[in-house]
Amino acid sequence: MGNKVTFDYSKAAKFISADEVKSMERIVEQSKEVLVSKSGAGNDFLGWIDLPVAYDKEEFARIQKAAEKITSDSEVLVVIGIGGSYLGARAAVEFLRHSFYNVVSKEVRKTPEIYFAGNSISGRYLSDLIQVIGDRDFSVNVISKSGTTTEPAIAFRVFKEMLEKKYGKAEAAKRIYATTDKSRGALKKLATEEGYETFVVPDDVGGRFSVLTAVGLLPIAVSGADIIKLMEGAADARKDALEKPFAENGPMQYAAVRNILLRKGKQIEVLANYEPSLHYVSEWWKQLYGESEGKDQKGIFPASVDLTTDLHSMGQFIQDGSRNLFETVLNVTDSEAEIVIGEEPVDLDGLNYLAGKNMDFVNKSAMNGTILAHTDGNVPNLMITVPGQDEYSLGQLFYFFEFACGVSGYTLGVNPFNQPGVESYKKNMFALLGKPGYEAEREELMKRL
Ligand SMILES: O=P(O)(O)OC[C@H]1O[C@](O)(CO)[C@@H](O)[C@@H]1O
Repeated sequence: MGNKVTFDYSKAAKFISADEVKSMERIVEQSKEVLVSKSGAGNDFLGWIDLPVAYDKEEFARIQKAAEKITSDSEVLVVIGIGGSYLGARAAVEFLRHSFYNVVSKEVRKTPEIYFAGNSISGRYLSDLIQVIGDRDFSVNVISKSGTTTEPAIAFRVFKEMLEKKYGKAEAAKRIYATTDKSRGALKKLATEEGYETFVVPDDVGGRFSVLTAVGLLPIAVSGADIIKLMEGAADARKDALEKPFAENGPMQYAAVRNILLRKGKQIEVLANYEPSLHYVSEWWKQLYGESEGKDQKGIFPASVDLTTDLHSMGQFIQDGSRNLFETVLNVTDSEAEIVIGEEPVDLDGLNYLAGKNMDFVNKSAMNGTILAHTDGNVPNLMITVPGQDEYSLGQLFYFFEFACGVSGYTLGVNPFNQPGVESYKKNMFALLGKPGYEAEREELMKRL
């Protein structure tokens, strides 16, 4: 135990019988078998299962070197990507590093500022970012498995032009790092022509499962986080997920319990955290589960709240609204930074009863009180305990969720490794933008607008 990520569904006991768990255990064991024997739908996208132990060591060393170079020659790194080519890195940097990473002094941070771009089509956002960079030295890590995704492609055009104007074409090429398919796609072609250093998104790893490839690792390494420890955490979680029996297997139990709850009409899972630094872990998790399970008119809708913040906005609904949800709490046990509440001579705010207590005690009391209140309000509560705010814990958590997602998706009866639904908006957008080849669709859509 100690430094391991664990799962506990004891607080949901009144919603789930032991018989149900027993019966679902068999089903998830079958799903696990389908997953690890690579005999199910989407089985050409299972490279993530062995990544923590079978990653490309030569590339890993190149990632570390590139991170050192970026740190030595750039004040800013712009990371361009969307979805799985963005969320894992942002989740890790925000969880592992300073809460005010980009604005804390360079002496504290020691590494370049990191900004994420290409995750929207907002011109305002890009022009504000250009202003923030100013005339400072910067580098770009452009990440796109397909190499053709519109949002990052537009942002890359902008920053490539900016780099080339500032440094000239040859020097700019040394500041562009492209993470993409090993041989195909527009970005790979451009990188080869222009001589950018490239990193690979393996063929058999889908975007939302790619955080432990160069996709996540390069920006995470630039932030100064220890990517070796991150991989160690993932490797240990992999061993446990593959080898531990159901009674000791967190991701298997999580996959089982969420499928039991879904079958009882709990169609929404709310991932709740009590640390603002987990916000983007939840965003990463939402893509992982949303794209993997939301298909064939099925699935659990993954939602998230940051607590206690959202108890003052969404708390009413969770406590008392439609009873179609369950909650999974991410509980970080070990909080490093301690702020002790002081005593006031006059107790105007009535807080003197907390004098001498640290904020983590207050936060954990809020968490425990909320779990019981929500349970009383008929929201089944599950808990994933994260032992520390460190790389080893996060590596485990990433793998825990990925493994559970594969098992859960097969249990639901879908292909967890495709995402056919995301093409529909793209088709319409291309038609409305007048992309060649979409003329007929454009005419139809224009009539409907
Ligand atoms: O890395 P790419 O190919 O740019 O894709 C980014 C994201 O876009 C999607 O393909 C959806 O359009 C996601 O699955 C993926 O994570």
